[in-house]
Amino acid sequence: MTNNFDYDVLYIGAGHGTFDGAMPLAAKGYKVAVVEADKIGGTCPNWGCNGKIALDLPVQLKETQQRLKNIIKGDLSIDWTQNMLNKHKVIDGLPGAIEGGLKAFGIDVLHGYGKLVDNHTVDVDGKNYSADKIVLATGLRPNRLDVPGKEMASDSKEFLNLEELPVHIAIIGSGYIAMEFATIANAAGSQVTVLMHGDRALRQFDKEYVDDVVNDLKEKGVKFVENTEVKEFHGEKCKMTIETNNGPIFTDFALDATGRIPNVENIGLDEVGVKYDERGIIVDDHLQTSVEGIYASGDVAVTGQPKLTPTAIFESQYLTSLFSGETTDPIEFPSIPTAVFTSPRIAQVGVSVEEAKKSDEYTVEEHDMTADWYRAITNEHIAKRTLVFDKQHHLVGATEVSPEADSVIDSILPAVALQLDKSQINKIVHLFPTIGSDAWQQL
Ligand SMILES: Cc1cc2nc3c(=O)[nH]c(=O)nc-3n(C[C@H](O)[C@H](O)[C@H](O)COP(=O)(O)OP(=O)(O)OC[C@H]3O[C@@H](n4cnc5c(N)ncnc54)[C@H](O)[C@@H]3O)c2cc1C
Ligand SMILES: NC(=O)c1ccc[n+]([C@@H]2O[C@H](COP(=O)([O-])OP(=O)(O)OC[C@H]3O[C@@H](n4cnc5c(N)ncnc54)[C@H](O)[C@@H]3O)[C@@H](O)[C@H]2O)c1
Repeated sequence: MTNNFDYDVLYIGAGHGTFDGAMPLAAKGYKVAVVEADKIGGTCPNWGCNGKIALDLPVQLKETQQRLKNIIKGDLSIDWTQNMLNKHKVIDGLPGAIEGGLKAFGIDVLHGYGKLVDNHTVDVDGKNYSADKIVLATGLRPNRLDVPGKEMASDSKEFLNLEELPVHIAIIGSGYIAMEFATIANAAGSQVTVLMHGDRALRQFDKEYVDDVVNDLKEKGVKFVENTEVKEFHGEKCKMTIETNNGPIFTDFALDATGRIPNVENIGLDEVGVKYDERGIIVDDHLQTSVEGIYASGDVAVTGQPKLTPTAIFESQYLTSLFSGETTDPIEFPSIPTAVFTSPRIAQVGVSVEEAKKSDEYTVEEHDMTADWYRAITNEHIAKRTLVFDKQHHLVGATEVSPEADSVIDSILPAVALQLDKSQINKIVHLFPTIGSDAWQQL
């Protein structure tokens, strides 16, 4: 701890790239401040993961009912207004709760816009604060297509706050947000058209698994238009035409889901000499930027890791260990798991199926899970798992497509993360009957 500065550590941004590390750091006695220009908690609780998964639960229930409709009779429908109200009930209190948590640890929460002045000073709306170390955790924002009428398109934040469900929704892009929101809107009763830039959705995932999800959405009525270039939006925001190379698309709501870009502008990077590029802020293997004492964490940091909440949490907690002297080691990332919360879901960790099949370093086991008795209960017709082992038969990768893929991959994570051998795996006994116990038995 130092007495020369207002704070030992000052964070710009109050998302997971900050708060999961700032609280334990303050608990160790460090003087900490967090600057936030918008809602405390950042994207994930306010405009991302939490709201999305709240809206998705009724979708999953409807899906399960459809598979068991001879047992659970009747036609279920999703009341969009009530679903949205429930989402608000779940997430609206989160910024206050997180701010309360930060303050309970003695952290100063500075509401305002942070900008670097020098390597120890941050300007917050005209007032300077000094700190021994500064962490830039400013996150990403939605990319917006640069075509005429682009202001008529909406972003993921607007979709997650839609008070009424549009009759028709056009979604531009076929990545995480496009596929998850297509699933939610389709289940709630909207006609959905996905305008794909190329001919492949969810490029980060194995094609065979993605095809299962795309074909399932097609069967449910979602239209996919491949190789589409958007040229212009015209008309009105709630009744527009999207001009494309594949002809006009008439829609009530256009969602621009063409990726997210880093918040690197107007935060003093050039003035102070912090290097960045179109991916974000460049950091070394200790998450330090090109300027000593200034670090970056979460989505805005270029680490080669997927830009996800678990990555942001891991990075902010690593910085806590580094700043408190618990470690001087470079950051060593575990395998970061990821899931696309479609219906069925795709979840993956470690070495992908495509990568494994190209190399003789690995053995690949493919399992058809539809035959499993536990899946028969809910009549799952899409359920496949691939396990990738190294030469010593350690599990190094796993991918599943099924309604419960997220839970399955989560339950076998310790085997990948800790490189457990068979004797160690056998020491862990799961609850029975659960989806995790069956997955563990296969290792
Ligand atoms: C729709 C959607 C769904 C998602 N779903 C998932 C999911 O299911 N699972 C998952 O793992 N990940 C998901 N993500 C990604 C996840 O939300 C991010 O990886 C995570 O929020 C990154 O945290 P962060 O702290 O790095 O950035 P953010 O949470 O974006 O926080 C950055 C904060 O910095 C603030 N800020 C920026 N500039 C300044 C400034 N100059 N001064 C003060 N404050 C500033 C911003 O207002 C923001 O609050 C989703 C993202 C979206 C958009
Ligand atoms: N379940 C999750 O963990 C989850 C969910 C949502 C978002 N996220 C995070 O947020 C990030 C952003 O999500 P996203 O879906 O916006 O990005 P993405 O990178 O997953 O997908 C972007 C899509 O836009 C398309 N695209 C790019 N340029 C285009 C153009 N000019 N015209 C048409 N299409 C174009 C791409 O082909 C791709 O399909 C993700 O990469 C992920 O890090 C995670």
